[in-house]
Amino acid sequence: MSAPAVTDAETGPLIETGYAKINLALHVRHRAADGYHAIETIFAFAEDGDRLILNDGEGVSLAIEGPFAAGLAGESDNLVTRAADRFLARFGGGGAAFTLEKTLPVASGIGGGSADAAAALRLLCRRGGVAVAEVMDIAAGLGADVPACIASVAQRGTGRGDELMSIAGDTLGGLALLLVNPLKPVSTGAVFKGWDQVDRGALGEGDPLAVALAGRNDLEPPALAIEPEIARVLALLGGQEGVTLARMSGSGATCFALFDGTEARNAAAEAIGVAEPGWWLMASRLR
Ligand SMILES: C[C@@](CO)(OP(=O)(O)O)[C@H](O)COP(=O)(O)OP(=O)(O)OC[C@H]1O[C@@H](n2ccc(N)nc2=O)[C@H](O)[C@@H]1O
Ligand SMILES: Nc1ncnc2c1ncn2[C@@H]1O[C@H](COP(=O)(O)OP(=O)(O)O)[C@@H](O)[C@H]1O
Repeated sequence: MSAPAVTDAETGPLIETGYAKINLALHVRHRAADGYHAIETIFAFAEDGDRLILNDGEGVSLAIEGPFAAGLAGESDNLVTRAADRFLARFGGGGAAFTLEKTLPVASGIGGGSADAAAALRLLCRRGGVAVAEVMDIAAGLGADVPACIASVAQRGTGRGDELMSIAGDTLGGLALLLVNPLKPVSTGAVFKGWDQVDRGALGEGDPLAVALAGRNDLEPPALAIEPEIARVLALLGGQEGVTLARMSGSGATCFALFDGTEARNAAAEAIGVAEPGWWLMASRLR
């Protein structure tokens, strides 16, 4: 009998993608005494994002490369190293030398830092033979979005966004997606603070795309008050042919559109790229 097939996951280089997170809908229900907000959201993920590589090393180190590396250069603290410190303190396993290729804009509502932290935990779990279920509490301690980023598949989030439910019969996978950011960083805490504390109602139930279409992003008005250029992004995206849904993601400023096919998506990317050459665009598909 031949040996069992060895999978890529067992032999491949220790590389993971920090998949861009998209909130297809985000309802804010109330502000808790601790200042955090109870939300209801449909998380979805792009097929693309940051790239994180893990090598063995002394202690924990991080080299940052890529188009948005400069945005993080001055910071002594990074979610990748914070995730690694907590993982290694609990499970041991020697040093970790990470290289992060930062392709997602920073502080942009698509969870780049959260996705990187989750990618770091997945890498360390793979290297150490630890089940990802064992690091979900570490993930939640790093940020409200990090638990959803561990699996990086469509999920419903409640509580701070860290109480997760899988979506049965997910119809989102493969949908053509365009992300657009005017390259204006927006602080998540400031946007939540600007919410008017009016509960506009729960997310619906059922097919996630239908629920998203019937839903809202309650953080759009406070984000627009902080960064008015988001209105132009939404108008340009929403005016493209073949758009089924155009909305802001998370606390902004990145907005997304879903399209009825890749041709319409590519045409929109081309048109927006010409109209606004200074904006960041990412054409992808939902995972
Ligand atoms: C808004 C969302 C939607 O997915 O995404 P982003 O815009 O960050 O991508 C998330 O709720 C953000 O999650 P994350 O970015 O991990 O938040 P954290 O680091 O935990 O919190 C940053 C700050 O946001 C506020 N915050 C966050 C989550 C929440 N449910 N209520 C809040 O009020 C708090 O002021 C907190 O200090
Ligand atoms: N690996 C990382 N990538 C991006 N931001 C990080 C990272 N590590 C720490 N941060 C910090 O987290 C903040 C929020 O970043 P990010 O996760 O990109 O925001 P958002 O969730 O709104 O997209 C940044 O302003 C930065 O200071």
